[in-house]
Parts: sequence; C-alpha cells; structure tokens
Amino acid sequence: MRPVGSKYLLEEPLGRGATGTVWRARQRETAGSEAAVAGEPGETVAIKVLKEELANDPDVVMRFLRERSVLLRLTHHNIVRTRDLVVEGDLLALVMDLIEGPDLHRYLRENGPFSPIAASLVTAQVADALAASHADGVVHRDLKPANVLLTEDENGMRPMLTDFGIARLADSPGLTRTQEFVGTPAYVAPESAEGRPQTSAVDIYGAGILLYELVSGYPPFSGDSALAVLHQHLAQEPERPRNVPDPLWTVIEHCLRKNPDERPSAVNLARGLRTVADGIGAQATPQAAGAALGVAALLAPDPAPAPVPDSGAQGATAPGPGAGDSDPTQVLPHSGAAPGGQYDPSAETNVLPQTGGPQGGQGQYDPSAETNVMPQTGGPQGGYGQGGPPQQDGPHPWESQLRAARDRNEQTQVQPLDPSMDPLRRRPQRRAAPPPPPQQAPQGQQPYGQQPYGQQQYGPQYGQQQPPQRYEPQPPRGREPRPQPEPRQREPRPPREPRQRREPRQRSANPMRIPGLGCLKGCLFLVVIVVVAGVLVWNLTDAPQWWAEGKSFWQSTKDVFDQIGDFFRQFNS
Ligand SMILES: Nc1ncnc2c1ncn2[C@@H]1O[C@H](COP(=O)(O)OP(=O)(O)OP(=O)(O)O)[C@@H](O)[C@H]1O
Repeated sequence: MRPVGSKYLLEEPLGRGATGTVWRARQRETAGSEAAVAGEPGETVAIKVLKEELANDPDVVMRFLRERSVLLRLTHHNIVRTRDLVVEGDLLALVMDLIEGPDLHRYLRENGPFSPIAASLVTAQVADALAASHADGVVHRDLKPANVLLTEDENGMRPMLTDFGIARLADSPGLTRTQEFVGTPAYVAPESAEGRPQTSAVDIYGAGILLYELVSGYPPFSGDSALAVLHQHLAQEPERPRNVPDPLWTVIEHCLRKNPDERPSAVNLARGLRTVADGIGAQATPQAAGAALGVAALLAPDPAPAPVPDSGAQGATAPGPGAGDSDPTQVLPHSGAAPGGQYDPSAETNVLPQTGGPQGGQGQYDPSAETNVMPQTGGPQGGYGQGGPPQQDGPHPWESQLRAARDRNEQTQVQPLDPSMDPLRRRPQRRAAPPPPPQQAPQGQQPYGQQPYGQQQYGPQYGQQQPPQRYEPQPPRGREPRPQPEPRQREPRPPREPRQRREPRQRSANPMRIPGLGCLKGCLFLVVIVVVAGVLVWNLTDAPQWWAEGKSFWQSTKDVFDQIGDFFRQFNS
C-alpha cells in the first residue's frame, strides 16, 4: 500500500480518467486543520491522484493550491465532497468521500435509458448541485454521465456530481502551451468548441446533453471524429427522441440552445424539471399537467452567469481530423482516427489537438477573474497574466508556496517502494472485460417498450416503465481496464520466445471418411494377423499331428470316464 502524505494509504485503483487515477484509500491518521474533513483513522476514502503531466506542470500545481479552499468548501447534498488536497513531492491528490455506487455512464450502459420522469428527477438533482456551485462562482465544465456517481439513501437514488475544478486544473496555460484542448466532445458546449468566453451556461448545456442521454440512451450528437461531433454542436439542432414528452423536450431544447444566454439558470432548470416530473405521469393532476406544459415560462436564463476564468483564451478548438472522440480519456494529443468510427458514449474527457484559431490565446489568463480564495503573493511575472505566452524560464511566482507545501508533506514520506510493488505504477485491476459497446438506438427509434407515444411516457411512478431504474447495490464488480500506455517506470520485459508453430493435424489420405473406421481398422487388422498366423502354424508345424494326437487323447480320456460311468450304473442296478 502506497502512502499519500502522512494521512492516507492507497489501497486499490477504482478507475483511471484523463486527469488521473482514482483509488480506494484508507485514512491513517486524523487530517490536520487544512483539511475540510479531519476524518478518523481507518475511514475509507477515494483519492484522485493527478497524472504526472499535470502534477509536473507548475501552472496546474499553482491552481491546485490556489483553488484548494474553493474545492474544499464546495459542499452540497449532490456534490461529492472534497475532503483534503495533498501535495507530496511530485504527487498531487484530491481526497474525496468514497461513493460506492456506479457512475451514471456505467449505470446507463447496464440498465438502459431512464423513464422521462426518472431522467427529469435525476437531472433536477444534478441541476441543484450546479446551482450551488455556480452560486459559489465554480463552473464544472466537464459535466457528463461519467462524472455523476450514484449513491442510495432513504429517498432512493442520489446522483453526486464529482470532478469539480478538475477541468479547470487540466486546462492550464501550461498544457494549452502544447496546443491541446480539454473537453469531452459529446458534451462540449458550442462556445467552448469555438473557444469563445464561457460561463456557467456551459454546465447547463452539459446538463441538457446528459438529460437527453438519460432519456434516450445516446447523446444527441455523434460522429466518426471529434471534429464531426463539435461541428454538430455548433451547427446542428438535436433530433427529438420519440419517447420524450413535450414538456421534457421543451427543457432539453432550452438547455441545448446554441446561444448560452438563452439557456436557463441551474436553479430554474431544477425547478422546471421537477415541474415536468410532476406533470407527465399518468396520475398527474390536470393542474400539474398544465404546469408541465407551460414549463418554458420557468426556464429563465441566469441574469449573471458565473464566468469561466481564462475561457476564450485557448484559441480555436477545431481538432485535427482523426481526433476520435471515442478514444478513452487522454491528456496527450491524439493521433490517428478513432477506432470503431462512431462516437462512443463511454468517451471521457479528451484533450484534442488544436489546429488553428487565434494564437496566443493561452496568454490571456487573468488571475483576478479566478474564484481564488488563497491570498496571491504576486501575479504571474510577465507570463500568462500579461497576454503573452507563459514564461517557462525562471522561478514560478508560486514556487515558494509550492515548496512550502511540499516540505510540509515531504517529512511524511515513507521508504520509497520497489517500483514493481508500487501501486501507483500498477494499472487498475478492478474492471472486468468491457461489455460490448451499447447499441445506439437509431435516431427516432423507441429505445424501450413498443407502446405508442403518449401511453408509455406518462407512467405514474418514477421508473415505472423501467422497473430496474432504482439502483440496487451490487456485489463488487470488476472495473473495465482502460486501454492505457504502460507506466513508464515499469521494467522492460525480456522478449518472449516466439511460440513454436504447431504442425497441423495430419489426416488420412483416404478422402472417404467412415465414422468409427479407426477402431474397425484396428480390429480387422488383428483378425487378419490371427488368421495368417494360424494358417502358417497349421502348415509349417506338426500342428495337424498334435491335433490328431490331442483328439485321440481326449477320446481315450472320454472312453475311460464312460467306462467308469458304466461301471457305477451296473453296480447300482
Ligand atoms: N469519490 C469517488 N468514489 C468512488 N469512485 C469514484 C469517485 N470518484 C471517481 N470515482 C470512480 O473512479 C473512476 C475514475 O474517475 P475519474 O474522475 O478519474 O474518471 P472520469 O470521470 O472517467 O475521467 P475524466 O473526467 O478525468 O476524464 C470512475 O469510474 C469513477 O466512477
């Protein structure tokens, strides 16, 4: 088990994403006052260990430190709580509450789409989480089913939004220096795709895509390359799935407006979705049904959406052809086309190469726009705060703070582990072989049930049309291994001996195949041998004479016994 800081021990990898690996971990000691949750020794937690590329990027590290208090104070019923942030040597880690349930992406894959009511209620809770974070000035920016974990409480399934602030960390000037774009093509808002300034409305767009996917089983825009998907976000209107009732479609359509100013605020989205859920069931009162039909009136936009710091600073985001959006989460630029062509809803945060657009955008970072709570001890020196490209040379303005943070943790380091024993070097094991990719229902086709529209969608209860909608806690399941490059530190394996090619099985030259002939042949062969041997013995030896003698011997023996028998018969009579 690998220690993280002095307080935590990594136990088992839970999964790997674009920005790092999430581990099940255990608390060794109560955390200090810098942690949001002190915790108890022995408590289980989840720890996201950020990737080396991120941990080694000074800009990411500085953001990590600066945003520490923002992340730690973000608490809500539907947000996975960040308990602590750890900086240890070259390791950056977020300590979170451990959520035992699956994420929405996996749940969808295993259980199929939600009923319109269930989809509305789940998304309403996600909107609650967004409303709380937007009120705090925090925009998620990577809303997608994989970032919504499901837990269960007394009220049933509870979605918990995770990965807050991670997209922001990954989207550092340091990384954009390398001409990359962080995002998940299927969920990227048009303004993000174009590199325009972003606000909290990008999360509403993400919520709209998520809602669409929950109710249909597939996201509205797909294609054989990330570029194709991004173009659809920009230019194509989503096609309405047939099972979506009018009021729910009104909500989805508002969330997916190309113009961010026309999307509802998170608060209004949550309210609208609950109104829809109340009004589309078979047992809805006429009043509730009427309110649901008038939901558009509830979907007023946010008059003061939270801005995304640095947004619009990345330049254009048109990814190069072949930047397949079905690739697994990656941080390094893609090369080559996506295997399989079509968009895979399991696609995770992708980092897409940028092939054009305004240059030097990454230099427009404005520290004042950050939701920064930690005192800034000096602005970036002529670097990303000045509009020019970030300075790589010279000490980073935050370096002393970083060193102090590292020093705090360095003393807690335990003996370095043998690389082969180091769980950080191991690949996640828990996932079983990935199930076959979900079949995308053809556009406009009913994904579940065959009932005509109007009968099926107005089920009285949450999940009525799809009984397995409630999340049943399941025994620990394997997690699918993601195709990842081998960790760099691993010892090179000795080249394997090429396997000996097996000789193909020889078959009889006889083209006629008689079943059982193999055995029959053996028997016939034996009979022939016995007959030939008999003939030879009969003709070449004195066997006929022995036979005659033997015969006469047996005859004489028989005569003796006959005489004895006669004697006794006479004696008796
Ligand atoms: N707090 C948590 N408790 C339990 N499991 C978690 C927690 N956070 C994340 N996970 C799981 O860990 C895995 C990896 O999470 P991560 O956020 O790195 O992946 P991702 O969202 O697919 O990637 P990314 O958004 O970085 O592309 C996911 O399967 C997720 O379900």
